[in-house]
Amino acid sequence: MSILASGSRAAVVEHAGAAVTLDHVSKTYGHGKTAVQALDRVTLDVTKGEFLCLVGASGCGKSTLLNLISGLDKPTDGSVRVQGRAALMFQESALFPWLTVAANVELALKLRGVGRRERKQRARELLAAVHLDAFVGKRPHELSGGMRQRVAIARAFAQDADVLLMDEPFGALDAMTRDVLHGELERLWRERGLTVIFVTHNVREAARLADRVVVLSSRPGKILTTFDVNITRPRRIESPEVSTLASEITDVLKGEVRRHGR
Ligand SMILES: Nc1ncnc2c1ncn2[C@@H]1O[C@H](COP(=O)(O)OP(=O)(O)OP(=O)(O)O)[C@@H](O)[C@H]1O
Repeated sequence: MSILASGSRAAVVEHAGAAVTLDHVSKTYGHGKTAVQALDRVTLDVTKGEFLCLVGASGCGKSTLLNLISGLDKPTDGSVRVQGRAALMFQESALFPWLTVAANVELALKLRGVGRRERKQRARELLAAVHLDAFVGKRPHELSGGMRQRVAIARAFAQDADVLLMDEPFGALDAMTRDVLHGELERLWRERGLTVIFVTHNVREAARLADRVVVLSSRPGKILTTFDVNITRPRRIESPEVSTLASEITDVLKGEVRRHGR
């Protein structure tokens, strides 16, 4: 299945092996004098199975881009093509507080039409994959922030996603928990052959996780530069290679912030 969201520009260029194809994608919010151009002609192919990180200064259009890829919003111009199903995951886990951990995951399965017995079993398998087998009967407020994000990951997988869109999913977590979740996400990504598009402000996190880092410029958001990351996995966030790449990305971002006088 492919999802297509398009603006007034009709042409769609589809590339073999691309999980996501963005073709001259522009997005403007509002009209007239108060219009904000969030994205300007962004063209990008994300390969199936790729782990891509998007970084950029605040307000450069990262969340807008994820919303367009998820189909939550439509581009003003250009086209967005997604091969398969995309699931979006936010900084806050956005779980239903009155449902148990298992029921939160089962709900995603129910929405896909999975039968009662199968969804109970499947939810338990997914929660076991994120090491929450012992917490299936708890409610979200009984869990730590890191555990809630694990439930959110399991729920995203319950949507049978081919493309996982993550909007600063670990931004609110402490460094230690984030480090553990980096390892878990990396494992799940590899095991399931997922495509991940991961937005972060944290350049070290991007260098730790990505096959490719895309840096967006601000006002309007455009692709400024990309870094292919050839650091051998598994990686450590504090390794010299990750640190060196993080510094290079920071230099590009600082140049961009200076250009905007912020
Ligand atoms: N619904 C909206 N209506 C009007 N303007 C919007 C809307 N959503 C985003 N914008 C504007 O579009 C631009 C891009 O916003 P977006 O949230 O995509 O950036 P971002 O890079 O994700 O920011 P941050 O890193 O701070 O989360 C910003 O100038 C923002 O104010």
